[in-house]
Amino acid sequence: MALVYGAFPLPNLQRRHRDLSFRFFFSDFLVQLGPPKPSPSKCPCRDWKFSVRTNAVYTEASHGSAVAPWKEKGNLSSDLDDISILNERIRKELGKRQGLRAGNKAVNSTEVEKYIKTVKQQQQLGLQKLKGDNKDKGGIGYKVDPYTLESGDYVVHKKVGIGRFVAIKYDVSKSSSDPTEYVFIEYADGMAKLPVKQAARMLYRYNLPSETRRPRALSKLNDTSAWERRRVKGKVAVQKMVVDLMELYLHRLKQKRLSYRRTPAMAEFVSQFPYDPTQDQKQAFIDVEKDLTERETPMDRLICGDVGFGKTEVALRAIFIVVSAGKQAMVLAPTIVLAKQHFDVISERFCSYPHISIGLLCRFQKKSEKEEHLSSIKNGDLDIIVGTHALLGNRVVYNNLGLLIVDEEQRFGVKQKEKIASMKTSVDVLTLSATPIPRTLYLALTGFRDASLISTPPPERVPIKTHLSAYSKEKVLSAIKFELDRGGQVFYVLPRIKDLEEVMEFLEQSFSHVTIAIAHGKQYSKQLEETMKMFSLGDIKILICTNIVENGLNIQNANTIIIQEVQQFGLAQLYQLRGRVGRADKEAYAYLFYPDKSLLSEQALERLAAIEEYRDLGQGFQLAERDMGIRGFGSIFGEQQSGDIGNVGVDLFFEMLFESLSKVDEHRVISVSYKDAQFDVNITPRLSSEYISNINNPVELINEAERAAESDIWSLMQFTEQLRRQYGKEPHSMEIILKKLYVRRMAADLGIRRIYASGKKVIMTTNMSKKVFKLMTEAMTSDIHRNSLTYTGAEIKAELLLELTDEQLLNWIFQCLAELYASLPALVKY
Ligand SMILES: Nc1ncnc2c1ncn2[C@@H]1O[C@H](COP(=O)(O)OP(=O)(O)OP(=O)(O)O)[C@@H](O)[C@H]1O
Repeated sequence: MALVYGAFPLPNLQRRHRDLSFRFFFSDFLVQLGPPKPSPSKCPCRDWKFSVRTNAVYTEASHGSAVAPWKEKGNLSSDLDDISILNERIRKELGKRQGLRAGNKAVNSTEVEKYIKTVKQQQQLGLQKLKGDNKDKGGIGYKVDPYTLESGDYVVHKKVGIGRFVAIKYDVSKSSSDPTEYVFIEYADGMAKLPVKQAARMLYRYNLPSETRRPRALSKLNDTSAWERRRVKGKVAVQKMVVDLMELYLHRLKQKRLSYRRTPAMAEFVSQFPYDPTQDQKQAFIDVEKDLTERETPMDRLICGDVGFGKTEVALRAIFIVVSAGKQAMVLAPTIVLAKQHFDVISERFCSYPHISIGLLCRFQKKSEKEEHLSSIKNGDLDIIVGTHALLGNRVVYNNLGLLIVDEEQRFGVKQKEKIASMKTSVDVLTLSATPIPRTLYLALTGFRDASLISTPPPERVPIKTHLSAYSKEKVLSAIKFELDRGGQVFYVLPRIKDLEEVMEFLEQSFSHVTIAIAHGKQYSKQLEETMKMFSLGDIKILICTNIVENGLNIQNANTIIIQEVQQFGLAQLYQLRGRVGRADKEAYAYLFYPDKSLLSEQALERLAAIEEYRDLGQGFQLAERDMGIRGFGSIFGEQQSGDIGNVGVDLFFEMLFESLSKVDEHRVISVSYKDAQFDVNITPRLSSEYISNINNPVELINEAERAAESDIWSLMQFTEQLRRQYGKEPHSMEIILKKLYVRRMAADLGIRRIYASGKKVIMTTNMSKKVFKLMTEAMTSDIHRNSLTYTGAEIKAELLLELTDEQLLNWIFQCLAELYASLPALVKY
């Protein structure tokens, strides 16, 4: 059965106005070529249609409910139910933010004010620096220079949407006889031309230069509504991410622990570092030390630095501070090989502190060995524990864990990341990432997440000499010979395990007196560990391997890397792989071989050429600015938002992100308490005797519902679901009671103090700002509700066509608030 409501908005003036400006835009900037397509039929009654909902959410099967026996008049069929639809959405939105849910209630608004202020101040500094950096470019611009576009590139015009760049050509405009340069863009329903100057201001790239992602569809020149929806969706998604980040931060600020003491022993530990730290390293040391010794909230800092730029020492110093205070530190690495390497590095760095005990725990240890380690961890005999995700298992019980170091967090699985996130509230966490974050992004994010950037290499580093060419046996042999002759070692990397043996045979023929070994992830860990150990000791000279060596491996004497079938690797991967060499002051070489030029697309070749071009140290970051921006962004935001990026294209997405970051204080909702939210619609249904006789204690049940509503929306949702599980779908009267509670709860959360009707008007008194109202209404999916709402400063008014009955009114308000509520995750709340 479909639900039909009698709420009709007034003819849509706002919408028409938008259409006018759209035409103006076209006559001004864009000229449509070819025969104009008829615009989609715009029946004036299009927006007047009845609200017919078909998306059933609540079903017996999905919720395991009992069959409802109630047969009250007007009882809804259980598969079309407003409350279920809303509940489902709440579960989806809030379910993944468990920590926040619990913490949200207690957020103190003065604390939030203070935080937002600090964020703004820090961010201003960041943005100032950014402007300084971009003096020549005139600020942070994400728009594309039309002359750099190539035919077929997807571009995004903020107002029209996604099109395909065709060419830049001279053409004569209507107003002048002089030919002007135009950018020609193909859209789904025609070709548009845009003066080059305009294009430079209006066009964005859809993809990164090395990407070939295809948009779902090209936009239409004649109907921008689909694009408009995508853009708003993108904007809201970006807002949500920023707010999530902020809320996580706030949540963390509420956790407390005693700060660590500064001790003279630290100076001694520092003095044992054999190098002069770089400026960035120094800053990272200061940042971490401050987090641990001056703050009372657990540290959650990201150390972000290019491969081999010296992040490990930052972690080691943090470990020293924590362990000296009698707490345990855990170092989590993504692979056994890396865990072993960390274990070796730590053991060496702490060798003059014999009282500090270090242990390595990994899946493949002998049972007895493992048990011994587990009990040492539990009784506190081990101070530093290094390992892979095995350390996150339930069997590992810590005695007094104080610090968690996570190396390359993005390489862990979802479950492990969740576990890491849950630990962040109780222990200090330092995350190391070799995925560079573009400086622009980093600066704009200053204040939202604690991060230290190591963007300068240690001083003696020399650029890795990178050669890209078609595979040649002679080149391979001479490169290896050169390296071996100078006493060095070689990495030989291939994408597939099955090809390793063949290379082994070939190399054994030419270097019969040299120890060569194979390493890949499918080997027994003991064997792998042994091989890696021998390679790091210099006993193995050539290591033929898969990209198992991609991250973090630090073997200073290995200074030649050969990568075969280079086209099979991603640019970021190649970049990491190449970073395995050149980690000391010796000149290092990277040979990148593709099979045959004719087998590669032009784009693939170009992509590879980029890595050859950016071979100088520090230039890695330039490469990263664009190509790894998204990955770096992932390490800040937790996960890659590729769907949202796909909606609007990468550059517009980033622009939206910067905008949202710099305006975060404008998008906040000041909720009112549930008790202060008034809902003046006179509807008080009586529960049927049938229902009453079935439930144990009706008065208590209603009280419980009230308490749940007063608590928060999550509790209310859980209450309803439990009620339905127990007694089946409630009768109509109970549904009305529940809806009233939902309305009041949602109103309170949205900062609406009072809702009442006056004739055909619904009035909501609110302290919401205009910006917030705009964002909320833009994101609404129902035109009916959106178009009927206006904002007058202290009130949101809805103009209905008919005067509704109280029950219709309740339903209308419920749906309208539920729609407004959908944008709540995109707003800062307190
Ligand atoms: N300031 C410095 N001067 C010279 N060498 C340094 C300096 N800092 C660190 N190193 C050395 O550089 C090498 C690489 O450092 P480290 O392993 O810390 O890099 P990383 O940033 O962790 O790299 P990856 O991401 O690849 O793990 C190590 O051998 C380290 O001892």
